[in-house]
Amino acid sequence: MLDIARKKLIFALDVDCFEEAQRWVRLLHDQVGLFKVGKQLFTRCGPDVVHMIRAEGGEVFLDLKYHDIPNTVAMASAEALRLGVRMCNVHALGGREMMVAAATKVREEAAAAGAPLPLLLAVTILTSSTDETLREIGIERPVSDMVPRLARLARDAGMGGVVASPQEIALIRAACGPEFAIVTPGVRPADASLDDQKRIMTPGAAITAGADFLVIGRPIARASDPVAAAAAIVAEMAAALES
Ligand SMILES: O=C(O)c1cc(=O)[nH]c(=O)n1[C@@H]1O[C@H](COP(=O)(O)O)[C@@H](O)[C@H]1O
Repeated sequence: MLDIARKKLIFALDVDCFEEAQRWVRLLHDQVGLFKVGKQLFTRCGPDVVHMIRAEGGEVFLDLKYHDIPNTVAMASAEALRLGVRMCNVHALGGREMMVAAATKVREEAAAAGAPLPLLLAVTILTSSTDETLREIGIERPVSDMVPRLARLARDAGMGGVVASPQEIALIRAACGPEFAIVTPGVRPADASLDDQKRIMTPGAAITAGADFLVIGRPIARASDPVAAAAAIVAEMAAALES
C-alpha cells in the first residue's frame, strides 16, 4: 500500500534554481510519484528543468495553468505534450471552447507522434480562494456551486480531470463520476501551517474522500527532515487507503 500511496503524492518543486530543484528530485525520488514544476521554476529554468527531472527518472506535472484564447492555450498545451510531461493544466475559468481546443490539439498531436497522452487537468477554483474572493471578481455563486459546475464543464470539454480542494471531492464525484481524475492541493498534515491555503484537509482525509493525487509543497520542503515528513505523509495516505 505504501507504493500505491507514493505514486499518488506530487511534490511541488516551488524553488528558484535548477540545482536546488535537482537536489529535491534526488532527495525525494523514492518518496513521491511526481514532481510539480510551476510558474516560478519554469520561468527561471525553462524546459531544461523538465528534462532534468525526466533524466533523473522522475515524472512531471507541468503546472502552468494556461488561461488565454483557445488557439494560444491549444498550442501551449501541445508544447507541454512535446516535453513529455505526465500532467499539465489549464484554468477551467477559460471556458469550454478553450478547454475543447486544448484537449483536441493534445489528442491529435499525441496520436500523430505515437506519444502517451498526458493527463489534462482543469483548475476549478484555487484552494487559496473563498466565496468572498469570488464575490470580489463578480461571481456571486459560492465555491461549492462553482467547483462542480466547472468540473462538469471540464469533463464535457474533454479534460481528464480537475485540480480542486479536497473539500470539494464529494461534489465533483457526484457531478463527474468515478473515472474523472481529482488532483488536490490544499493538503496539510494536522500539525502543519496553513500558509496561504484556505480550503484544506489532511492527507488521510483527502485520500478517504477519494483524491487520486495530492499536491504538497511547503509541509515537506520546510520540514526539518523533509524525507521523514514525506514518509509520514505517505504512511498516513497508505493507512487511509487500507481503511
Ligand atoms: O494547480 C495547482 O497545483 C494548485 C492549484 C490550487 O488551487 N492551489 C494550489 O495550491 N496549487 C499549487 O499547489 C502547490 C501547493 O503548495 P503548498 O501550499 O506549499 O503545499 C503550489 O505549488 C500551488 O501552486
